[in-house]
Amino acid sequence: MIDVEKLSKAFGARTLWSDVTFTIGRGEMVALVGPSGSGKSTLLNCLGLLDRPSAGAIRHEGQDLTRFGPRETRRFRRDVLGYLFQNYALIENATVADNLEVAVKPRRAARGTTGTGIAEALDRVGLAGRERERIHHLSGGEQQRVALARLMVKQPALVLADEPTGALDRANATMVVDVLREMSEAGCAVVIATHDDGVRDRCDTVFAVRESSLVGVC
Ligand SMILES: Nc1ncnc2c1ncn2[C@@H]1O[C@H](COP(=O)(O)OP(=O)(O)OP(=O)(O)O)[C@@H](O)[C@H]1O
Repeated sequence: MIDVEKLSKAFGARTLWSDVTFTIGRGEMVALVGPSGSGKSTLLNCLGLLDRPSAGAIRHEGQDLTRFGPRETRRFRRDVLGYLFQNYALIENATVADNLEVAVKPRRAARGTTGTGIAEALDRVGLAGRERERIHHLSGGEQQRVALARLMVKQPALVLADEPTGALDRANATMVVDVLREMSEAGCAVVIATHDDGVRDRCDTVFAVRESSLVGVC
């Protein structure tokens, strides 16, 4: 699904990680672990075309994502990627339903994938019947769950999640990981940056960002 080859990232004179090589398969759930500041979010940002690596390649279906121009980047984000990031990336002034509708279009564009219906996705994340509420009236944890429902509707091939359980109580954290697990079992590749051992233990593969490199833990 994704082949990362000799990827390096430096900010000025500081190298975060270098010569990082790994593969993420379809249906695989991967945890990225490591100390605060080691560069987990930066690696996710590179995979999600939100930041550029300093060297190396990220290949998807034979194409090197690091060479994408603006149009290919937009298309890849629309058709392949799903983000579950700390700022949720929801449209603040729109309703819950509007935010989920936005995800239905790309799903239709990416033929062959079947996402969950809006009502069903909201029910799954404990927000049944909240379609007409505006995002800015929801709590942080509720917004996080709308972002998760949006992923279920979109059913992207690759999900990138940055500390997806950080702002949640244990019951909701378990629900989030259950949903990500279900998505991976449906064929989606899921990459999660996390400090949460409960999340790490539910992943198929664990990579640790350690002393400027990425080490397979199990
Ligand atoms: N645009 C930038 N310019 C300079 N330094 C940056 C930039 N973005 C991130 N960094 C630095 O890179 C380092 C790694 O940041 P990153 O957020 O990737 O770490 P992390 O492992 O995800 O940390 P945490 O677990 O605390 O979220 C940090 O020291 C950060 O300050």
